[in-house]
Amino acid sequence: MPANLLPMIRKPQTLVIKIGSNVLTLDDGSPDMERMRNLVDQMAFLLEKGLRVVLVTSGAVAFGRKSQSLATKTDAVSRKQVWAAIGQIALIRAYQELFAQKGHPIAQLMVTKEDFRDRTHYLNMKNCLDGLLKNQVVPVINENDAVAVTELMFTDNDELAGLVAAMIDADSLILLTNVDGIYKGHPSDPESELITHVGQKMPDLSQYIATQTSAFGRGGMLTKMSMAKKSADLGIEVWIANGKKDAVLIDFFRQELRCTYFEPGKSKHNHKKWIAHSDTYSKGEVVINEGAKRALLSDKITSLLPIGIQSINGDFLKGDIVRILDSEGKRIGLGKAEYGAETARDKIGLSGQRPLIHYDYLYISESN
Ligand SMILES: Nc1ncnc2c1ncn2[C@@H]1O[C@H](COP(=O)(O)OP(=O)(O)O)[C@@H](O)[C@H]1O
Ligand SMILES: N[C@@H](CCC(=O)OP(=O)(O)O)C(=O)O
Repeated sequence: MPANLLPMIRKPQTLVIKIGSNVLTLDDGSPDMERMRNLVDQMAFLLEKGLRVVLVTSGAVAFGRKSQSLATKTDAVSRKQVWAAIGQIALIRAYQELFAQKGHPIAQLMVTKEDFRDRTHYLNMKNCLDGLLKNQVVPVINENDAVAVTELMFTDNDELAGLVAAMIDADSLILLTNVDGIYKGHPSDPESELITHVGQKMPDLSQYIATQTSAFGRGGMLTKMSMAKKSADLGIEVWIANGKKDAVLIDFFRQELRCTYFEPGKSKHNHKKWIAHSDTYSKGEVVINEGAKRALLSDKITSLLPIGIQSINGDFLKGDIVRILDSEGKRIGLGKAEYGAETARDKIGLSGQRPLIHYDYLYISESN
């Protein structure tokens, strides 16, 4: 395939679009209302074409910073909280007004990592999103920066967008930033080549990526890339594209967009999508023996039985996510425990026992 041509879109029906702060701001950091209007008009175009759109948007801190100067003594954490709390109102009001002008209602969801932690929260959030989409309301999601501090924080909104895309089983995830995609080299270097297609057997691209973020970005291109790869592995098509281009979403729809496209892998079960994103919430560790490792890594459908368990580290309860390690301590996967650590310890090495992790709740990935 020629480098600048994208593969056919498999009729995406549900789209998660993430807009980075710097897309919505001018060089001096002030809100770029023209850009915002342009993006809303393009999203309205997609909605009118029958696509279901979920918007994950940054910008609260940038909008707040412009409207309120703070006492010099305000520490960095409070600054972010205060600006985000102020700026979110302006951000959502602007979206509401612009979408209303196009005849589309919106709803606001503000979340923290904690909301992805347990299955009940997760399903409640999913239920709300499904309800909004069924009623042709556009969900507009941002991290709840006022309460999301330190361990409650997502790496950035790219991570949040990936989690949302997996949650609602989206067909496509579009990460809009201020460059056309991932370049082999720094994007400001005219010699740098844009990577247009990332296949499933992707070479390591991190060597090309400079660690700095754009003026108002948080995570940088490296986290964007790893989130894109993870989402593609879960069967979601991902596009990293330039939100500052006037027709970016229209070109996407017409399959004429020049950007970085991540080819999706085979789609996996929804439970597995949740588990795949749960590493940071895992509670304990299950160390398995060589026989169990061979079985789990084979193509056969296998649950993890107590006979394959060597030891249990830490504590967990029924329903918690546990890490699965081989005997050398290498992580080979994650799974949802069918019973707690105490019961599991009693069953170590025994045959004829209920699986500790059922296949449907098992996600095998040797990475990390
Ligand atoms: N190899 C690369 N290709 C593309 N962008 C890169 C690369 N290395 C570093 N970057 C930087 O990553 C930035 C985008 O990441 P980030 O600042 O997190 O954006 P956003 O706020 O949109 O999430 C770009 O503005 C660019 O300067
Ligand atoms: N939640 C924050 C944005 C955090 C963030 O990830 O920003 P970005 O890297 O620009 O997507 C805000 O609304 O300002």
